[in-house]
Amino acid sequence: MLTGNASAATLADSSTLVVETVGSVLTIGLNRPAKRNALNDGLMAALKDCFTDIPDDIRAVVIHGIGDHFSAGLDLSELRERDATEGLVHSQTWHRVFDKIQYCRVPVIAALKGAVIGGGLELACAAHIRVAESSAYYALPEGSRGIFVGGGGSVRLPRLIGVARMADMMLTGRVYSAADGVVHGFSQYLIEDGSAYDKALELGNRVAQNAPLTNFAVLQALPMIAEANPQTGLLMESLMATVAQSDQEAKNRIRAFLDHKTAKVKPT
Ligand SMILES: COc1cc(/C=C/C(=O)SCCNC(=O)CCNC(=O)[C@H](O)C(C)(C)COP(=O)(O)OP(=O)(O)OC[C@H]2O[C@@H](n3cnc4c(N)ncnc43)[C@H](O)[C@@H]2OP(=O)(O)O)ccc1O
Repeated sequence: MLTGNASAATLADSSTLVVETVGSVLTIGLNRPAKRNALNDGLMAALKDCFTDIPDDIRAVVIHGIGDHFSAGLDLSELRERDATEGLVHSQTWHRVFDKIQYCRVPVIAALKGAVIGGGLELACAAHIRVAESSAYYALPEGSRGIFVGGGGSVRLPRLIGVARMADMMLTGRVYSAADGVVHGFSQYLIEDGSAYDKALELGNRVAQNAPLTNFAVLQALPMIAEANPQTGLLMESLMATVAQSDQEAKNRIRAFLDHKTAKVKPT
């Protein structure tokens, strides 16, 4: 990890986010619509603060864009002023912010619309569920800007869509539609324009009703199990399953089902 003058902490600019609590869901709106929610240092510092201090009563987080777009990615006006050392520090700063999102104790849902570009796409990759309205489109124009992804995109995006597809996006500047995003495994929901925020909030309320231990297992254990060798993964799965089913919450929920006091599983 680089340190030194280049790591001088950037002050969080709280005006760049609109943070609200809706029941047990925290909603975080990227709030630079005049700049298409380009991610500058002040916004990234504010985002880090948000994910450092998730209140105890919050059970899910929704990230969305204010205006017509999710995010146009890195604020290119700040890139001009960076030398190589500052660039490394900057990239690692982004990694820490997006790691906070990926390893958040509660599920994070990204509500996508309009431009989901470059660093905006990397931000969306750090979320656990992606909801896209038809207007959403995805691109990695780093190639044409003469740069490379710096927000963990080369680690997270290939795990969702594959190395070859990401390489094609970066080399050719190919733009994928919202529908392509679902087909290729990037987003899990495709919905009509204007409804990404509402759908994400609905999902936030839904996941908030799960046993916290199940959500913990899905967020923290599942990604590790999926990347582990099969023997290690199966052992981790058994351990996690044992811990979860021993919890009183699981016992109460299973009892409620057997006593016909809870909803059955039906197609939606
Ligand atoms: C290297 O280390 C890194 C890298 C990274 C991550 C890198 C990246 O994210 S690369 C991708 C950067 N983004 C782009 O190239 C997209 C540029 N924007 C656009 O193509 C368009 O603006 C649009 C998003 C398609 C929207 O078009 P439109 O609605 O027509 O709006 P405009 O008139 O074009 O823009 C309005 C206003 O916003 C400014 N703006 C838009 N995007 C950005 C941006 N990315 N940065 C700065 N400013 C932006 C635009 O200039 C206009 O401003 P005015 O003052 O002229 O009104 C991560 C970490 C690393 O370490």
